[in-house]
Amino acid sequence: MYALKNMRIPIIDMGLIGLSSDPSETEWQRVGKEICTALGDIGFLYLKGHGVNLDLVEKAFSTSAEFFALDEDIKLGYPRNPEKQQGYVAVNREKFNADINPHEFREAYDVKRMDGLFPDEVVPAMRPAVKSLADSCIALSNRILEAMAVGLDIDRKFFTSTHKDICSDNNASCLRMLHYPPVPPNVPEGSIRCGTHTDYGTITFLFQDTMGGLEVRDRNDDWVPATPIPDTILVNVGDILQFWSSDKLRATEHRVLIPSEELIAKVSRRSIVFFLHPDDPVLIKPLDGSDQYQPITAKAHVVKRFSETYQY
Ligand SMILES: O=C(O)CCC(=O)C(=O)O
Ligand SMILES: [Fe+2]
Repeated sequence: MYALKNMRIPIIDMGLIGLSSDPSETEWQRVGKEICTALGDIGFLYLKGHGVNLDLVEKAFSTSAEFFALDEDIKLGYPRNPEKQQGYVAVNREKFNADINPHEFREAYDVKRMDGLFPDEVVPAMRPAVKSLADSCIALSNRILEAMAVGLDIDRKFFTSTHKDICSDNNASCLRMLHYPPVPPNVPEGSIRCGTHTDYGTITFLFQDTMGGLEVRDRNDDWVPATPIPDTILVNVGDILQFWSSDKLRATEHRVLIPSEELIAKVSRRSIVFFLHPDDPVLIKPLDGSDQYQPITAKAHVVKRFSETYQY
């Protein structure tokens, strides 16, 4: 037997779907099918021609760097409120595999509502920068949701009509700024930057800096590096879309390792993640009518997953 080759994460160009207000049906079909093929295969893809202005991404990254550079006690003045899903999460508060990963070296700032808690007193530029980026992510979400419905051959408004209240109290979508600090000397055994997990929602957009370290588990159980590619957004499937599609689209496991080279490990890594979720009351059940998954509301699913990972 010879080893199966690692699967690759494909690059998909959104073409007119990313840019034009009125793409042709042929273009919707092409993009919809390409997206669904990739998301049904390795569950991840790099999106090109996505229409998100990279200046907005840069600005959000620079305000996140400003915030995470503050003293810990200042950051702790903006704690994440679990009900509101907004605020600062210190290193080691959220663990994906607490039993096997005693330490996960990352801190985060979650934003669900643009008029919610922000560190305005210390980083006033953060709220406007995050709002502009989130607006763009919402516009892109609507395009991708429609393209996926076309690709799956279902009612083309099904997904957009179940994601109407993104970034409100009625929907768990969230923009998360992440900082993986330089790894301290004498790192305890089993430490990791971010443990193996699947995302909880519909789809996720990931903007990463140039450090690398993210890995994705392919169908052969090999870990494939999701190396940053300039000007692209990494997109992946969350649990809810896997339920909805009866596993046609796959919520692939991923993790972020501490680099083995000491020099790189001593440098910060940053990413910004936009988690797209359906509106809270939406009942998620397999769209093909099968009984592969028990129906559950979007809200109940998220509450369950959060309770497994937060160390409150
Ligand atoms: O920082 C990254 O590259 C990935 C983070 C991630 O997978 C997550 O927060 O769900
Ligand atoms: Fe993730």
